[in-house]
Amino acid sequence: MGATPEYLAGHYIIQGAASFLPVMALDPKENERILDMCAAPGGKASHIAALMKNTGMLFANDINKDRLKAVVGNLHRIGITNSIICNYDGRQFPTIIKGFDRVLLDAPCTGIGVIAKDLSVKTNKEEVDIQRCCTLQRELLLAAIDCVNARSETGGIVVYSTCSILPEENEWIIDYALKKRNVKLLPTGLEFGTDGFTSYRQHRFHPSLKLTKRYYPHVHNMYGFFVAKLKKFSNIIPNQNNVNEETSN
Ligand SMILES: C[S@@+](CC[C@H](N)C(=O)[O-])C[C@H]1O[C@@H](n2cnc3c(N)ncnc32)[C@H](O)[C@@H]1O
Repeated sequence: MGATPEYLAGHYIIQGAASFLPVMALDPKENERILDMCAAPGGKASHIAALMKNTGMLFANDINKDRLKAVVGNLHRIGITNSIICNYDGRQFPTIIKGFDRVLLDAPCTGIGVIAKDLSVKTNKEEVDIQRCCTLQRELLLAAIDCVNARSETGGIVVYSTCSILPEENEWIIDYALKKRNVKLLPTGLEFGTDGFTSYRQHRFHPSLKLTKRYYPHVHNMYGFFVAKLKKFSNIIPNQNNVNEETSN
């Protein structure tokens, strides 16, 4: 499938079914400015560019230069001309460029949802690896939100996704962002999936976490996945004494 003339001519790209979901939730529009903050190897970035019909501008970013080679290859192969590929730590992105209509954060995660593909995930993760992932996810999500323009005429949207089913990497991260930034959850627009958790063990999350979606291999016949769609409603960053923030985006 990855060596047919049609593949090499850029007529298609191969992706797991779950990988379509975050981009469907993102709902990219033509002529928008969109950031894919963790884009390598570029499956979702190419889907976004296709839905934008090669108009507007897509920034496909990743911290890993080696993995970015696959993004370059994929975007060239399928004839994407509206994209800029960049190599930053996503956490620094708001200091480089912001004001995006939409941001996709397909976050680095433990990969607990893809054990079927990679059995080593089951045995090579320690508690500290999970904690490290969660800290990075929290920081990346705040940066993703800071990159979006709340006053975008068409968007103001951040989609957060992981291929993990751990609440620590999903509902906890979103609940944290709801407290730290001026964002609210929107329905994902995805017609199937299980509702996100509003509580987990002794923890209680914001009731709107119900609007997020979970996917399970044994229920939905795809990799374990999580998708949340956030709408930013103000460019002011709470508890920052920056009175000009509202006008600076
Ligand atoms: C789940 S993968 C992304 C998959 C990609 N969205 C796709 O559909 O092909 C997560 C990516 O996050 C990148 N990453 C990890 N830490 C990062 C950071 N601080 N800033 C930007 N990218 C980061 C990793 O290099 C990895 O490529």
